[in-house]
Amino acid sequence: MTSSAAYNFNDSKLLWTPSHPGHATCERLRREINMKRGLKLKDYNGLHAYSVSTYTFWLDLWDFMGIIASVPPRPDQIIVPGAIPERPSWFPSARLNYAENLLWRDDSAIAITAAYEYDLIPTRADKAQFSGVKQYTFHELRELVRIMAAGMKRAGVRVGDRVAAIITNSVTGIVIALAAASIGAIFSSTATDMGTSGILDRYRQIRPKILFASSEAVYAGKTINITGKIADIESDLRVGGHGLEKAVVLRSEKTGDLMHVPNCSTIDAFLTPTSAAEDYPLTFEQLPFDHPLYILYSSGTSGPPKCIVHAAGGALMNSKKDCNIAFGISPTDVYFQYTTTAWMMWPFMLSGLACGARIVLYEGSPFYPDVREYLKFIDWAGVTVLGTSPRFLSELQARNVDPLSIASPSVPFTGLREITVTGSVLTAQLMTWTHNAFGRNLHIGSSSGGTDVFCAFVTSVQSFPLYAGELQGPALGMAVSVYSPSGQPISDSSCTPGELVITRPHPSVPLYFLNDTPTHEKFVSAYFRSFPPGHDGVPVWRHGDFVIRNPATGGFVFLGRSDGVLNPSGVRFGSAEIYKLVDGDLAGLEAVKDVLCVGQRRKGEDDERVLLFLTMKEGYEGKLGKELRQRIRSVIREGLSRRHEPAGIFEVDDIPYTVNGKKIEIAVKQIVSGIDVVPSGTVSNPGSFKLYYKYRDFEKMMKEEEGVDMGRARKAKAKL
Ligand SMILES: CC(=O)CC(=O)O
Repeated sequence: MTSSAAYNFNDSKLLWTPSHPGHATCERLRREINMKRGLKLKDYNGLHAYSVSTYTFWLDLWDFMGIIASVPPRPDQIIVPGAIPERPSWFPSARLNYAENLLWRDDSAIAITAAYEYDLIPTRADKAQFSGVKQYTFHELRELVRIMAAGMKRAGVRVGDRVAAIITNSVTGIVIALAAASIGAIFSSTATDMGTSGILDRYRQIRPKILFASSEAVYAGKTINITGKIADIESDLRVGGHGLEKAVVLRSEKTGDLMHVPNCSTIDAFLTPTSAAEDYPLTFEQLPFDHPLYILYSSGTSGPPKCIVHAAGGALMNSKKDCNIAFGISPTDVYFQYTTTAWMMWPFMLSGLACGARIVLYEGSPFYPDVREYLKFIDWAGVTVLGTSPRFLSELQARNVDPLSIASPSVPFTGLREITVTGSVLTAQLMTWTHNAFGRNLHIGSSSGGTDVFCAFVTSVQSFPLYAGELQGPALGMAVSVYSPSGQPISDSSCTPGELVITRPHPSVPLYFLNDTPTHEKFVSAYFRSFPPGHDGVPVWRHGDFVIRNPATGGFVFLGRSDGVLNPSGVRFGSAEIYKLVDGDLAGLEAVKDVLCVGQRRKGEDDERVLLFLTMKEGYEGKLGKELRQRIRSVIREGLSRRHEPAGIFEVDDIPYTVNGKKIEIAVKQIVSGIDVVPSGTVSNPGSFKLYYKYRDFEKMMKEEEGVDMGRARKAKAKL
């Protein structure tokens, strides 16, 4: 029998209360809908209920956000059956262009502030700090996009062609993406530090017509020339018959030098028209709402990634909704999302431009030259909305960094009003630390959704109080529910965790996967096969997150990925419940740097055991002794129960992460359970996988590392 441990919400501490809840953007939307539709929606909960009860909500949202379209949507054609039954078509009569919706401003305000890590190195005393950081006005951005789109048109790029980039998080990346979108081409990007095979795993599948490539990778003090890698990739994609017609190499961002790679154009040659007649004006191809826009990749840690195709209208509406309504971004904001071009948060954050805000780009490590410079840069740039990850925040905490003491001495982080966190679970402890560390009036929004949907399912609610460790509520238009393993909705009042599901379509469900079967088998089975359709026949989307909703606050707590749910002796719980307790400085566990918790299920054994892997802080390596193990076990026993205690606690040199900073549990679970896993290009430290194979022999490792003879322990137990 399987039961879920009742979750303890006692630590749901009130962290923040809105000083003017009525000023929140979601409240303005609520009032507008009330007026327009003659409704009496009382608060965000009422607005959310409305948003998932009628598709008319999406029309209301369209008007509220001012979506620019040459043909507006027809109210009687919001959603109609699509080619894939699970993926209806949206707004079939509307015609619009994604890039036009991001480039609506044409003035001299700053649109983009773009920095590389080396721009943060303090320079000569007589030079103003950050003088290397570049700024572009909205007007300049439009002109750059025009010039790039003209080059693409001369190169024969047409509606539906694929444009790919291997690129740093630079203004050029944005210019390429928006130029492609202005023509109606489909854009896809990867980061410059991804290996050749990882890039080819992606671009062989999408068959780009044209490839743009940076010539350098920049990280942690190193600027690495990658022109050799670009030559190999170009040759594979072109000569190897994967459809490439042209490759263009960008100037060195660091030196401004023109870079040359055999068989590739230089960016200057590409952008120079041969005659005035070939210097085209900026135009925006008017396309259906469901026209494909971006190809993103599943972060599968083994095997080739799936190519997820997102529609222009859905990507625009849902990411703009998150930026504008959940984060409250408006033209007076400065939005900085730390990301690489390989993560979904890169195209997502471009919606800051759709909101009329300035966006900030940063390429490199936040810890180089020094995280203090990075924080000063955030302050200097006037960032009002900062997007970051739990990994970055916990690193700040581990290094005892005090952000308030290092920004401009008088009033640090003057404008910063919101920190949005995504990528993995933000524990109550880390949320509280962040709240204290950056100043108490900040709203800290934790969001979850991802690559598959180009938006958040659960996110910030600016008009509601914030409780430590909780994601405040379901995003508008997202019919979020929690299901039991048998597909029954779990009531909030039962305090029982389950699967996060979405029970209604929304516009940024992907269009399809590339290279799927004719019946879209991979697409349908990735999301829609786990549970039968709801009572209204609507397919149910399973996202793979294990969550619980707090009946008292309405907030959600994410407990881990549901594939990684731990199930010893029939108790189901998420790894985040363990991470929360074994988190660094809590409970005197200051020696612990990082933790990975996975289940081990071996052939012939009917139960699962919980294994805990730790990395240790500098100075504590090799010091995971009996005493610390006992302390960890007792912290877990007291915080959760005896049944949550790990069977084995082991010290490892490295814990695997994806390039986007997500801890990799499933692959390690498979490895320790006897399945070989070949790391994909998505793993940032692929060598770490091999550290876990030896734990398949649990008994041996217990003897060697914990000093426990399991055979003898079992026999002794049997005699009792
Ligand atoms: C919005 C997100 O959920 C981003 C991510 O974690 O990939």
